Amino acid sequence: MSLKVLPGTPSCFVCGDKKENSRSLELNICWDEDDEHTSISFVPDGSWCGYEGIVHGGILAAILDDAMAWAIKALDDRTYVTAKMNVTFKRPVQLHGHYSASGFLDRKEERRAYTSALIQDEDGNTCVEAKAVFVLTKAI
Ligand SMILES: CCCCCCCCCC(=O)SCCNC(=O)CCNC(=O)[C@H](O)C(C)(C)COP(=O)(O)OP(=O)(O)OC[C@H]1O[C@@H](n2cnc3c(N)ncnc32)[C@H](O)[C@@H]1OP(=O)(O)O
Repeated sequence: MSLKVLPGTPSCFVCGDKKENSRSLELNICWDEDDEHTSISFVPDGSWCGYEGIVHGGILAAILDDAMAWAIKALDDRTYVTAKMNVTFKRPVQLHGHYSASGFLDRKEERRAYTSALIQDEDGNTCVEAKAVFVLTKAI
């Protein structure tokens, strides 16, 4: 497995830099060059929770959104935005656990990029799954 750390976007809530965005989670986005998917490792702290001890679903959706956006970006440098996203929460993601998110570009049709992503715990159990459609912007 050959993992490359992608540069991140300084202003991003997920992959940014606290100097540019004080609320950024500052997660590293890695790219698996052999299997062509993103990989984001994280250990949630208390500021990520909704119910006590359980990570907020909106935070998990943001991580999955980034995992998929970067899976597109690694293969196509143009700008795609999330147009539709479906998230299934299968198991709670726990405070202080060790998790990994993976994002995949499944296919492209015209301006649309179809993607998928998941979050797994350290035993390989799938906690969250997502599917999304990104659309190539006309110009931003
Ligand atoms: C990677 C580096 C940075 C990473 C950090 C950021 C990652 C985070 C990513 C995001 O969260 S982006 C922010 C959230 N998303 C947005 O703000 C998007 C808001 N929506 C829009 O800007 C427009 O609605 C959109 C660009 C998606 C579509 O408007 P357009 O007028 O450009 O497209 P149009 O309506 O002409 O449709 C273009 C194609 O997209 C398809 N499409 C549009 N909306 C869709 C939709 N909701 N679901 C499925 N397909 C859709 C549409 O059918 C069509 O398909 P075809 O080209 O095959 O004809």
